[in-house]
Amino acid sequence: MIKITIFGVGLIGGSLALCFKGKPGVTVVGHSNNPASVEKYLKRDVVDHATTSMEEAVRDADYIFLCTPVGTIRQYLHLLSDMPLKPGCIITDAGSTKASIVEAGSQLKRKDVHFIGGHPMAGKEKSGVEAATSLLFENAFYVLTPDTDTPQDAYDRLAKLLEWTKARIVKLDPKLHDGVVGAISHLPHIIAVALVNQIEHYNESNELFGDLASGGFRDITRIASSDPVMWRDILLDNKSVLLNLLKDWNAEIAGFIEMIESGDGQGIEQAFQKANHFRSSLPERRKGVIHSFYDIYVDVPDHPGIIGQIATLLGNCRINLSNIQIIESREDIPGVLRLSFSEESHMDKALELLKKDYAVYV
Ligand SMILES: NC(=O)c1ccc[n+]([C@@H]2O[C@H](COP(=O)([O-])OP(=O)(O)OC[C@H]3O[C@@H](n4cnc5c(N)ncnc54)[C@H](O)[C@@H]3O)[C@@H](O)[C@H]2O)c1
Ligand SMILES: O=C(O)C(=O)C[C@]1(C(=O)O)C=C[C@@H](O)C=C1
Repeated sequence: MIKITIFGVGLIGGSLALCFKGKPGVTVVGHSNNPASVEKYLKRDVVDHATTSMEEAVRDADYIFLCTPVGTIRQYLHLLSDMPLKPGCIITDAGSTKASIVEAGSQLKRKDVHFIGGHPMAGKEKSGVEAATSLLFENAFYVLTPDTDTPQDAYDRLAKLLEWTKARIVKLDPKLHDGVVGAISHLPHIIAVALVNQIEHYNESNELFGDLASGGFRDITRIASSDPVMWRDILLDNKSVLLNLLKDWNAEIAGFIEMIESGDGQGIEQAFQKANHFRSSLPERRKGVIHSFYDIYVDVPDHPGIIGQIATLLGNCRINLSNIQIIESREDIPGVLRLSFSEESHMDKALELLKKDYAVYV
């Protein structure tokens, strides 16, 4: 029997648990200090066993996943140093930063267990086990950061186990990871939160700001609803990288101030063209439930059952829809829907079909 123990059975820990649970010869154990959480994991059928006892959770474990907030992962590594672990046990984590965690992992006092840092590049703004899904990591990158001491056999065993997530494994240096992920994940979260707070401030004196906020604002600020504790830990941990990135960000914004002040229309156009070009060149690689390859947008009238009608219409024509999302609504009435398809041909068929009755755009 392969025993996989998970600390922090939330969005990421719970999704990993769901990827492993029920696989041949596997038993998944969840740990929480809180008895009510232990009950919840069992009730939701995310793990095979759950316990509040750390000793029981790690006893004979073949793999230990640390999926708590970044600050806590280092504390767990410290605690695990002094616990009886099965020789050959692989400890890994899911933290969004890697350098300081890998450093803490390298200081594990024991040589018969191996720490390999990990970071699945998939998530959502919702947290907790309630948001967990076995499809979260499908086609996403999953970074592993073995160090020079990591035996090849331990790395291979972990990479093999992670095949059940259907993610694509990439090996990275922890510092390089923090630099790149700081730019493409941590910085955008700061920008989204700062923007929402700026608008919230204006909204205090005039609620029109919130009322009129539509597609553009919602698209760029989805991630501002992410978990505060998780992000506190990430930003403080990736301090030096983020301070440099924020300086560059200030320079970008200063560029816009200058162009607007001086009426430099050509400069503004060029900035949008450059951004459009780079963004369009990004590979559309993520699939699964969260990300689809092909999206279309539909303006919908405000009458009851409209979402069901559209889904039925597509279903009757054997068009496979992977997701429907209300991206803009007026007082709870859908305004714009985003329909996601995993195949281009299905998106094209849906476009043809829907444009007869609705305003549809890509
Ligand atoms: N949310 C994402 O998009 C995402 C993506 C990739 C990696 N990560 C990383 O994965 C980890 C978990 O994130 P998540 O989104 O699953 O968060 P989550 O809030 O959904 O889950 C965190 C879990 O850790 C537990 N926990 C919180 N504080 C704890 C403490 N002090 N001691 C013990 N347990 C504690 C919570 O009860 C919960 O079960 C974080 O390190 C995060 O940086 C998150
Ligand atoms: O899709 C989201 O909501 C996410 O924020 C996921 C996201 C990201 O920034 O892409 C967030 C943090 C993680 O460490 C990895 C992925």
